[in-house]
Amino acid sequence: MTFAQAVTDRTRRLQTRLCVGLDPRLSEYRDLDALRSHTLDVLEATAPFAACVKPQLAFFEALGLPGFTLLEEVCAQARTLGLPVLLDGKRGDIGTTAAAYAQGWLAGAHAGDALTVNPFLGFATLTPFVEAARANAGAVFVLVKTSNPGQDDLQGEGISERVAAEIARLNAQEAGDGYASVGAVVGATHPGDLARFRAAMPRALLLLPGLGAQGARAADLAPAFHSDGTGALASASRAVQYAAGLDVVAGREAARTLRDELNAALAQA
Ligand SMILES: O=C(O)c1cc(=O)[nH]c(=O)n1[C@@H]1O[C@H](COP(=O)(O)O)[C@@H](O)[C@H]1O
Repeated sequence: MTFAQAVTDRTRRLQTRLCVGLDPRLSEYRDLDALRSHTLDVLEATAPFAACVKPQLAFFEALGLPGFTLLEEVCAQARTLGLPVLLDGKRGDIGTTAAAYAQGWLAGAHAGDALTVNPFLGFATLTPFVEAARANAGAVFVLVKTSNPGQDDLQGEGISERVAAEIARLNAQEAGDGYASVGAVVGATHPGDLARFRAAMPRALLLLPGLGAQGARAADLAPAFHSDGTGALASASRAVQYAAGLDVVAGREAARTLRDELNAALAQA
């Protein structure tokens, strides 16, 4: 089963469109052991409400070697829980370097099932990532319009639309008419743009980060979905992992609430 099929299957079976982000910040914990056990506990507690999990590589890399060990544990536990893993690395580089990133994060020992990638070095630099995703039944999520307020500096004036058109072109190369291996990142903080990007990339899963801590609301996200209620993953990290300090039960309830709010938004659409 491909990444896109696996998350869509969870969306249908478990009625969830939530992507749980794991951004474990060392400053929140007394030590590395506490970070490790809390991160794994949050993953386990929120899994029933999640379509996938999205570890942010920066926080694992910041821990050095123990961070890589923990990332491996997170990926292994997610697999045990049946949760597809979307690594948030926003990688992008020229030819051979891009190929090394693709090998590392989509095929190697620490690989996830999917990876976020940065297209701003040129569309040709996406090729190794897309090939690795296709070869491993994985996916890439290409930055189209990021959630941050300053994205317009370099993503405005038609640039996001050009990236979206490239994603649609890449997905059209794949057989069938279901979700293909190239997804798109569109900030949940831009609800007015969601319908347009949904239409521009019919076979792309959309990753919508920014729920909660960045101010985006589940109620505004229905236009990102196809009429059958599939096609997008709304993502929250701090709002789940640190919902009430380090209270894992509160994190689980935050995930449940976000799942329910997303479902309610679709029911009303
Ligand atoms: O690719 C991402 O996930 C991403 C893209 C984007 O446009 N904005 C964005 O915030 N993210 C990531 O999503 C997470 C957001 O965290 P919270 O704001 O705590 O939910 C961080 O790991 C960000 O790096």
